[in-house]
Amino acid sequence: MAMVLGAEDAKDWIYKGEGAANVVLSYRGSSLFLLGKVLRIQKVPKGSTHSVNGCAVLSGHEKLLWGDVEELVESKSRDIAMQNYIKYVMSHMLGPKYIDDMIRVTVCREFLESIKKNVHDQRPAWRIDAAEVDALCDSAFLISDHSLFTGTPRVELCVAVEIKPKCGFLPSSEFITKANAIKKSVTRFRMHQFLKLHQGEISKNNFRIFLNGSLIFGGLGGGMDSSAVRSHETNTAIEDLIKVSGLQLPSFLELVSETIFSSGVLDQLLATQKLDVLDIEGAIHAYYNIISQPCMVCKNSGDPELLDQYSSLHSLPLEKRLKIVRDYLIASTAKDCSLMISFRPVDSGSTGSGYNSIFLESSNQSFEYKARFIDLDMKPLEKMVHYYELDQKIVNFYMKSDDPGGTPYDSTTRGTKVRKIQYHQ
Ligand SMILES: O=P(O)(O)O[C@@H]1[C@@H](OP(=O)(O)O)[C@H](OP(=O)(O)O)[C@H](O)[C@H](OP(=O)(O)O)[C@H]1OP(=O)(O)O
Ligand SMILES: Nc1ncnc2c1ncn2[C@@H]1O[C@H](COP(=O)(O)OP(=O)(O)OP(=O)(O)O)[C@@H](O)[C@H]1O
Ligand SMILES: [Zn+2]
Repeated sequence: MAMVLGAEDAKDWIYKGEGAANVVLSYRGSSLFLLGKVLRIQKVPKGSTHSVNGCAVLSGHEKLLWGDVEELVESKSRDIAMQNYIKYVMSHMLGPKYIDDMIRVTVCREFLESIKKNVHDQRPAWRIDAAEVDALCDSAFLISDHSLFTGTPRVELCVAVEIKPKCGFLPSSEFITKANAIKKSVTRFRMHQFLKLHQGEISKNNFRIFLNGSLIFGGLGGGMDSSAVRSHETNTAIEDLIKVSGLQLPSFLELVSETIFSSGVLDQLLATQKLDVLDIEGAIHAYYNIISQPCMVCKNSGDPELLDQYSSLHSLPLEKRLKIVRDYLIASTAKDCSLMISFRPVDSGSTGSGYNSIFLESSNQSFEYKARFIDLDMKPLEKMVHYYELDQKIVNFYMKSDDPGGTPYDSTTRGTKVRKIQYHQ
């Protein structure tokens, strides 16, 4: 890890966006190596000493869980483990061509303190309230900026989209209780939106558009918040897109959906999400065995029929129980990652650049495209109880809600809000 970012480097990095766990910055300095890259810095929840994604190293139970992946359990710190998780687990599941390497760089405390100060005004208030740049971290990750095609802003036209597809299938596990049967016919995304709305979190827009690396549609911090491109500005942004690319909005959406279908990029994502075979209502039992604690779900269940069913999970051999939880966590990563696709126009018939291309009949234009997954972080094992409790909360709240279009399951309401872009099932 040769590169070190010090206080004097902070001015070259500007806020690009953030999620729950990381702040992302793009480079505006003069280093040719750094141009076209983003820096992903971990955050720490307000009032906590642990990063959003868990403590500094893998816990003993996590080492047991991931024991088959040597590179992962031997990682000296959690951020190295994150890197190895992407390389040795997620890349294998989703296909290496859709995942770029991350470069770990050393960051000085002064660098992080300056970044923290510099980005403050651009961050959405609700993100500031939740977590801040972790100035005690000693490393961060450099990643290719996927909102650009080749990494050289403003040299060529590039339109990019970011989509957070969320879960693309309906669960059918036998461990879903009768009381929660609604999960088999209404998507998790739809039900969760009801709860979020009730909790004062406005409906999230999981779709962003970038023009030459700059956000022109969608929220910076992960939702349509105060930092989002506001609706009256949206028209101007879309007009800009049309002006420079020659693409009308319907053609643009067609370009995105055609690319997704013809590339098959979401097929592997869906298959990875479907590793969650038992649903959290099954996987939670295996979790309690792994942490060698009495199962709280069984303890709170007075139903002999259910207890009998759950006992089949508790009596599985350790290897099988480990696999259930491992698969559940891998699927959770796949349900939470985002896909970025960048496009650049090319002359019809031009090939040889090594990129795939797509011809859009409606506008008679050809484009090269590049599709990459981002945010493939490992989910902490200790989050299993949270997953179980959140699941119950979402279903309970949804059952009390009045959803005019909730049932029967409607294929136009799945996962992502861009209705044209859907999984094959
Ligand atoms: O639980 P969900 O489905 O709401 O997903 C969380 C995301 O919410 P979303 O619904 O996509 O807006 C959430 O995203 P936002 O904060 O809403 O942008 C995080 O991605 C969170 O993961 P982590 O805590 O960073 O590891 C996500 O948590 P995980 O469930 O993936 O661990
Ligand atoms: N390689 C990249 N190229 C361009 N933009 C990126 C890249 N990585 C992240 N971003 C931008 O930064 C935002 C936040 O990044 P990321 O999703 O990795 O954060 P996170 O905190 O891990 O998210 P989550 O809330 O899902 O946990 C993304 O939504 C995207 O807009
Ligand atoms: Zn149990």
